[in-house]
Amino acid sequence: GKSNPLAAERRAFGLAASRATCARASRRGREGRRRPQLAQTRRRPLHIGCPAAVVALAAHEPRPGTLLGSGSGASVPGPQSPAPTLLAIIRKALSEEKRVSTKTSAADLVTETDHLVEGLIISELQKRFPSHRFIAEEAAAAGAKCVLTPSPTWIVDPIDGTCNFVHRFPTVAVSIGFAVNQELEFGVIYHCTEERLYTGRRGRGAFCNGQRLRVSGETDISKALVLTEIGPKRDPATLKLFLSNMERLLHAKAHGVRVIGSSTLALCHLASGAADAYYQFGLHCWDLAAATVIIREAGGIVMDTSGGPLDLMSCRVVAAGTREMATLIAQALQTINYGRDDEK
Ligand SMILES: O=P(O)(O)OC[C@@]1(O)O[C@H](CO)[C@@H](O)[C@@H]1O
Ligand SMILES: [Mg+2]
Repeated sequence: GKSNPLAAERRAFGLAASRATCARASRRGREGRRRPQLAQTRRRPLHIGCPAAVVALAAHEPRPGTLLGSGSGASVPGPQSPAPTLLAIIRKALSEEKRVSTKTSAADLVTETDHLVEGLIISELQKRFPSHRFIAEEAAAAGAKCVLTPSPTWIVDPIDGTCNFVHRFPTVAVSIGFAVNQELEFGVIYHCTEERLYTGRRGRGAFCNGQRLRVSGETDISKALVLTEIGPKRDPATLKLFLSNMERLLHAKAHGVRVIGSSTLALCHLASGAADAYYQFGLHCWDLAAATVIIREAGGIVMDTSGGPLDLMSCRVVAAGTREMATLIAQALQTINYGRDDEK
């Protein structure tokens, strides 16, 4: 039959089928033809529970592009009015003055909105999945341990790109990953200003607003667009290593090295083939969890900077569209030690 990308995405996330899909499915059933994939998906018990894309971003409007709710301003919540959506909260705050605090360094910023959004996401998820665990950026900053156990665990970055958010630079995302048995099962990343919803579910593909994502097939650094982030440490020794890593890639004649201020959105660009590689020292499990599933499902590679398998807690990563590219980038890099998320 004809492939419908939106329907494929809905299947991947176990979302309710559209009316048209249901009607087609029941027609096929009645006519004794091939059972639609959707029906098989429904019968199989989902040990991971309800699909992330629906609940994850706080159960507002589960439609790509409006998952966090639509509209530009948050309504003032009153007894009759619905709670403002996360998107409305973020977009409203984006245009306002913010009270900014710092965390591990003067460049590691947090605002009230980071805390508010994280709290809303966790409370929505907790209502539905009381036994699940959470690893979340602002809880970790407040001292919560980041330990990934075999239990179902949501890994949340309420605002990725807080520095952008503070400056009104429109590259800001919400990122939510989900792991069971220490294996990443799915991830959603929402580009708040462009209303792009990136989703990935293990074994079922990666999508952006219904369009299937595919990484680039580039294997040659001298033809690559490479993305990275600076990391929060700014002491002279760290900066020297950071700049020298960038210099090494430029010496290898990479077309360009970009820093956009949001590792999750940079990784989504990689997943969509708009960049060929990504590397970073100093990112965290909440930057990587959702994006890793999305990249892998788009056909890409996510690995440790040593060239070995990814360690979600190691605060370092190389990702690329091809293994050749990832290996070349890993070989070019000098390590910057940021410690581990699970040892802080
Ligand atoms: O604090 P935030 O906004 O969630 O993270 C912002 C960010 O640029 O800083 C991290 C460390 O460099 C990056 O991985 C991440 O994308
Ligand atoms: Mg954040």
